[in-house]
Amino acid sequence: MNLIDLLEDLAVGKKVATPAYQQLTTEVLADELRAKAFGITIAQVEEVIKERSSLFPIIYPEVLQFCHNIGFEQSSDVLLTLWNLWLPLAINLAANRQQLERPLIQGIVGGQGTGKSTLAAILKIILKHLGYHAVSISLDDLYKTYAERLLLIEQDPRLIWRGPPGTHDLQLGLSVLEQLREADQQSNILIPRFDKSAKKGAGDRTQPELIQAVDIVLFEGWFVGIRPITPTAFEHQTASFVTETDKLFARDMNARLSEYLPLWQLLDRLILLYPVDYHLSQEWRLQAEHQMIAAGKSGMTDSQIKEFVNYFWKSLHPELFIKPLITHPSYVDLVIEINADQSIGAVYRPCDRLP
Ligand SMILES: Nc1ncnc2c1ncn2[C@@H]1O[C@H](COP(=O)(O)OP(=O)(O)OP(=O)(O)O)[C@@H](O)[C@H]1O
Ligand SMILES: O=C(O)[C@H](O)CO
Repeated sequence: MNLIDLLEDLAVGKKVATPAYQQLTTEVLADELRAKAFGITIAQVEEVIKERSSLFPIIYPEVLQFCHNIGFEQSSDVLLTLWNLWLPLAINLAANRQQLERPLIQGIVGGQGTGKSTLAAILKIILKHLGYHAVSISLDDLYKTYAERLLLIEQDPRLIWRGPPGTHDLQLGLSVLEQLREADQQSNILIPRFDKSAKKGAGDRTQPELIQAVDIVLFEGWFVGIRPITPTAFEHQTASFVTETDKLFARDMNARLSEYLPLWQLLDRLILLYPVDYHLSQEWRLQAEHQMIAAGKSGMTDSQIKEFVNYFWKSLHPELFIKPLITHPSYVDLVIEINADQSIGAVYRPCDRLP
């Protein structure tokens, strides 16, 4: 039986016959790296399929509705991604949370437009069904205010756009993440929020959100968990840093990354969304800005977005800062590759990809 047809049956709560169960078992084990990443072994695969199948019809309608609302039209993609990634990942996060006596801080890192905030939103929905209250916070929520960034430009005219190290309020970030990490069911925590459409797309901090209880924190951002690299690495990078000015900027941004280390120390785990080609960020980020503008908000023009994404690459280049992480087990726990059409590619732990 075709997997999509099978998942459609599961989604509407139809009883699945034994051969179909066996097919699901075989399919789940066939992708060895993904099975390992979710801790699935031959010994307990039946239990895994049973759990996933019973949750599937409960969770699918709300996830599908969310996906349709944000313009993912293909229900078959939603079925497959929910089965193969979102649901097992959420179950995994819940298991990791259970091992702690405090909220879990799960980092999600990935270049611009790789789908970090969308993934966080979908995980939140699934985790709610599993009985966990997840809260998402973006590195973007920690941006300095518009007024503070204007002052910053006076000190360092190179920080003309929001984004790179130096444009965030680190004290605010530390205070919020520490509160979240220690939170109990009675806590009241104000989460800062950032509105990208404010100030004609330059963005500004907006009303904070009051949250009460939290089990899992999804902390996402384009350089969450990224550490400084050895400065000699810039010597060999000729294509992207054409001028000496660019090289100096890259070196300075690398140095400023060390200011973020106390924040990264609060992460319990880190997921990397890794596009098959980092240039795709350009198109995806453009698409996201168009969606924001179509929703009646203001945003950046196409040429501003192009410059903006380029600027991000110049500050922390993905080939230098992100690519090495796919085989770095001590920093990243899970890699999710993103195909050019934004579908999910390989899913693996860096430790399973080591030569
Ligand atoms: N699984 C997916 N399939 C198709 N499109 C997706 C998927 N995930 C995200 N998108 C689309 O890609 C664009 C970027 O997604 P999203 O805003 O979640 O990325 P991001 O990594 O949080 O971006 P940024 O770094 O700019 O904050 C959006 O237009 C979103 O609708
Ligand atoms: O809009 C932004 O600030 C960047 O895309 C990082 O999320």
